Parts: sequence; structure tokens; C-alpha cells
Amino acid sequence: MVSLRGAGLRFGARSLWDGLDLDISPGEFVAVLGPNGSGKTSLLRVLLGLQPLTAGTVRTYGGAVRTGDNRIGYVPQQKTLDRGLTLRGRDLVGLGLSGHHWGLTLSAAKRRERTDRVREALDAVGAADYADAPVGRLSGGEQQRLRVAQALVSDPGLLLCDEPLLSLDLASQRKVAELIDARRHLADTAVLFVTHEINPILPMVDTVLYIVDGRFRIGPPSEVMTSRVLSELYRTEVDVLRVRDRIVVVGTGDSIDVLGRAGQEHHPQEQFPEPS
Ligand SMILES: Nc1ncnc2c1ncn2[C@@H]1O[C@H](COP(=O)(O)OP(=O)(O)OP(=O)(O)O)[C@@H](O)[C@H]1O
Repeated sequence: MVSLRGAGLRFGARSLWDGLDLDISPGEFVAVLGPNGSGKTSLLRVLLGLQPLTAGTVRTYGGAVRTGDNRIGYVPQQKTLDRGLTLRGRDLVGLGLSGHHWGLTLSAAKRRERTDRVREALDAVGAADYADAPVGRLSGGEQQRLRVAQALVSDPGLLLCDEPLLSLDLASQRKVAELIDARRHLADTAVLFVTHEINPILPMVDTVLYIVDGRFRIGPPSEVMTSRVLSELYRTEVDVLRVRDRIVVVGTGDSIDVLGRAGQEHHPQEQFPEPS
């Protein structure tokens, strides 16, 4: 579905990553992790044909990337929609069916097919109940389900997700992650999932691409999410702990770190005060 060979991207003097070789097969779930500014969104933009590489090659579906490829679904970084936006959820999802494929004037049969596709996508994400409400009035989690439906309505074989769980509560995170996972099992859809937090998707992840300051590692979570590998990537001492079925990362100082931005200056008694 995706093939990157010797791929590099630089802006001016700054190289985001270089020498990146990555193959993604149908049905594979790839998590892309790394601190702010490491080039995760830029990688998605390359695959969407919005950002040319500065070195190497990229192919999707075995051919050159192109913008507006409706075989690629895209869930963008979540922004809360304007409260005043009166567009209905059903129409937002319909935007995922590109005009040139369906034509500007639709026959009655085509119109019915389009309506059915939108309804199926709404049902698949459990959004049928609020499909006719103005999207600006919906909660962040409800809006996010609609974005997933919009990305899936064209039946993409490749789904690119840019932090789709951001600012969702735990129940909504689980639901949205499960929807995406269900889709890949149902249709063998390959998923490239940019995230700062691996735990909500950990059971689904086949491969991690972890990028830090131009350095990166690719492999299964058990190989990449280790103290040794993350310490090498961050060039500082990082501890990766397994707590129940979660991964806890300490020492990176970025948002995947259990201690957040203060991680490297951590004083245990300040973070976790003893009960008085
Ligand atoms: N078109 C551009 N021109 C110049 N610099 C750019 C351009 N696009 C991105 N950058 C820079 O490249 C770096 C990587 O950006 P990118 O959005 O890919 O990071 P990210 O890993 O997705 O970050 P975050 O986790 O904060 O979303 C940033 O420093 C950004 O400012």
C-alpha cells in the first residue's frame, strides 16, 4: 500500500528525516510516534501528495502519489468545529465522496447509491442518531466519529489518521480506535496512525515508526518501545515500563512521557505527594 525508499524531507537546513525505508501491507496497522515537530504530519502530507520528498521515492498502491486520491482516507488533526456551523453530519460525511467520481449531475440510481454509502458509513461509526444535527453543536467525540465516517465513506484501502484521539475522553478514544481497527479487519485497510499516546491503540499496532530529531526506528512495539531503543533515539536516559497492559515512558520530556514536559526535571515527591 505504501513504499518509501531512501525517503528524506528537509526544510531549509533542517532535515526532518532521511534514509527512511518503509513498506506498509494491506491490513497493517502502523503507529507513528515522536515528539512535536519530528515530522509525523509531514509524512502523512507526503503520502497525500501535498508535500514532495527532498530525497528518495514514495509510492502508494504501487504508483506515484497524487492529491485527491479517493483510495486514501484521511482523518485530519482534530479541530473543534465552529459552534455556528450548520452543516449536517450527513453532509460532512458526503464530502468524503469526491465530486469527480460521482459527477455533478447524479442519476436517481447514483443519488440513491450515494445516500446509501453515507448512511452505511454513519451506521458504522454509530453516528446515525445525530446525522441530521448541525455539526457545530456536536461534542468533540461525536465530531470525530463523523470525521472517521468521512474518511471511510469512499472505501479506502489506506487510511491516514493524524492524532484522531486528541482531546477525546477515554471512552471516546477507545470507540474511535475500535472503529478504525474494525475497518481494517473488515476490508484489509492499511492504517498509518500518528499519535502521541500509544496505549489506546497498543493491542492493534503491528509496527511502530518512532521519529526523534531525525533519528528513527521501525519495528514491532516489543522491539521499539524499550528503554534501550528510546534512550538511543532521545540521546538521554529513558525508562519504558510495562504496567499491566500499558506502556509507561519516563524521561523523554515530551507528551508521551508519563511525567509530561517536566519529565526530565522530575522530583517524585512533587509529582506524587504522600497523602497527609
Ligand atoms: N512547508 C513547511 N515549510 C517549512 N517548515 C515546515 C513546513 N511544514 C512543516 N514544517 C516544519 O517541519 C517540522 C515538522 O512538522 P510536522 O507538522 O510534520 O511535525 P509533527 O511531528 O507532526 O508535530 P506535532 O506532534 O506537533 O503535530 C516543524 O518544525 C514544522 O514547522
